[in-house]
Amino acid sequence: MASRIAHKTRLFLRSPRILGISQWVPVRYKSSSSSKRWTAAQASDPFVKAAKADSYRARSSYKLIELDKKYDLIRPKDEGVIVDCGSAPGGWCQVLARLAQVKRGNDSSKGLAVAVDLLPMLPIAGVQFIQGDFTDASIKRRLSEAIGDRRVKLVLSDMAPAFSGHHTTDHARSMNLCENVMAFADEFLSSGGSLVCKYFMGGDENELRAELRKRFARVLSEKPDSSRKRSSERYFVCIDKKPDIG
Ligand SMILES: C[S@@+](CC[C@H](N)C(=O)[O-])C[C@H]1O[C@@H](n2cnc3c(N)ncnc32)[C@H](O)[C@@H]1O
Repeated sequence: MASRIAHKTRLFLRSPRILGISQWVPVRYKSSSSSKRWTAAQASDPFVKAAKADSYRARSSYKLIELDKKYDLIRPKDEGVIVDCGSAPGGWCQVLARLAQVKRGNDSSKGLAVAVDLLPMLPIAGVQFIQGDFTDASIKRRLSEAIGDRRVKLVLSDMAPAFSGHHTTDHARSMNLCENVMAFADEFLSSGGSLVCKYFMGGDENELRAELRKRFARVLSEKPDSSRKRSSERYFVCIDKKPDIG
């Protein structure tokens, strides 16, 4: 049943409110495991096309749009500052800025987010960008300074390690990034806040999930429709940080 569905053309609906279009637009795409078909599918990837049409810097924008639709991560009221780890080229920051505008009003971009990446990122209104290694103590200090005395109600991590092609190594690197994000959330995320953290499956995520469950009222694993089917990436969506953590 599942494979029959996977080989059929599937339908994805884009939200007009968020994407700024006048009606629900059906986008057709094919998923297939064969590399030849994959190349063809990639060439006509609807999320790549949509990103171009919607002026997003990355197709990954749609992952955050999907997660926000399901979990209402960006709240209508001004909820302090958002931290975006692994932000380049800026697709998620663009979504944050657009969602803040839609949900909070026109002047809401000021002081919206602090973002960090190893790579440079072109400016986005309301986003303070720090270039460097998130796991580095000096970068954490700079993040702390940028946050100041504001409350952090949402930490996002779309960080992906430099892939070696060796599955066990890549999984371990991904887990290391996640542990750093969890430690950061322990220290900086306000109680009641949320964390979204990308990980690559490989076995150790069950231990990570157990650790996250000690810290958050709800921990869910998500694979957005816009995440490539053949990728082992998943997102832990952690809701409502418990008050006695950090
Ligand atoms: C999938 S991309 C993020 C895409 C981004 N969410 C967007 O929508 O534009 C993953 C990013 O994680 C960054 N990254 C990986 N390890 C990092 C680290 N230790 N510190 C900071 N950034 C890191 C990479 O440089 C890369 O830009």
